[in-house]
Amino acid sequence: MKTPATPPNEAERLLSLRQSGLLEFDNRQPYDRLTRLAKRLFNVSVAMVNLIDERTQIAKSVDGAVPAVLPRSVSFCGHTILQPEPLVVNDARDDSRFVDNPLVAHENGVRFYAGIPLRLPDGAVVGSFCVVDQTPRDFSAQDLAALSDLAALAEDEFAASCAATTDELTGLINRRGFNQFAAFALSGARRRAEPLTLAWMDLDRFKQINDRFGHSEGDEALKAMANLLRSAFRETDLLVRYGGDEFAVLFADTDEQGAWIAMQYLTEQVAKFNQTGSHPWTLTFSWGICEFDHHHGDLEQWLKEADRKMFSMKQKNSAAR
Ligand SMILES: Nc1nc2c(ncn2[C@@H]2O[C@H](COP(=O)(O)OP(=O)(O)OP(=O)(O)O)[C@@H](O)[C@H]2O)c(=O)[nH]1
Repeated sequence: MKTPATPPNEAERLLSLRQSGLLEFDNRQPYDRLTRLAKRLFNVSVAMVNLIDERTQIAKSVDGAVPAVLPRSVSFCGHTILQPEPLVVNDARDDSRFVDNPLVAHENGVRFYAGIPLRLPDGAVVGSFCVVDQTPRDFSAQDLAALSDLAALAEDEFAASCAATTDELTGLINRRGFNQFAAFALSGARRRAEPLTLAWMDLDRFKQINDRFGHSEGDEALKAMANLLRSAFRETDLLVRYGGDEFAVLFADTDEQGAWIAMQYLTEQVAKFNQTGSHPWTLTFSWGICEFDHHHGDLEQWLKEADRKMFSMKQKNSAAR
């Protein structure tokens, strides 16, 4: 078996993929439409939109019975991202790269594969749109053109996702929006000589909510947290879902003491929610706050310091359990 080579621009490719937010943002719906369509159109057993991370192939959408995550070393899409043109394998048993691949080398293994490399707007090839079947087959030029059309629609979704500054699930500002706004807020606060304080929050044991009650209950928990932030803070405070179960608040014209009081209020509101809520789960979170140092601070250091304080609370909380 030939494991996929590493593209020469791998470091930049991975950076683009991580910055795109595609690995985190859980907006599967538009991709699900495309894979559903591809599966029917080509009458194949599997259609996927995949992202290729450092070591894994991660399905953004999959229609068919295959794992959502695979090692990159055995993935076909790992090969597709190495070339500008589509990769078509009519019968994997006749292809020396794949004949002894564990996905192929069994009775019901992969026989047919066609994949189109998918690019971000900056040109980085981050994944592929592919169709797979357990029987060998021909794939005509028309088929390839139709698959390329679907891949182009997936790329349009990538581009829309890359430009978005709002988190689709919660409606809060997302990481990109925060990064854009924070620099602007800092220069304004510095000019007006106002304090600006950042609170960093991370839900505790959130994975257990997903594991015990399912992903959609996990989504409900994230939305509930976003609503609690909305009701606890002022309209001038910037509310952010930074990614996964991480949230942040940028308190305008507020020093560390003011932010601490605001966070105590949030903690009380979350405790009330847990007592009165009709959900099978409860929300708990760790947090850290840090006031920006207008004289010596920089944005990156500021985020790190708030994150460090949050982490220290998390360690204390988990030691206390
Ligand atoms: N339901 C849902 N889950 C998500 C979403 N984004 C990320 N996750 C999941 O959030 C989980 C975060 O897990 P961890 O970072 O281990 O967090 P945790 O379980 O809170 O662990 P601690 O922070 O150490 O207490 C992962 O299982 C992700 O799959 C989302 O949009 N919806």
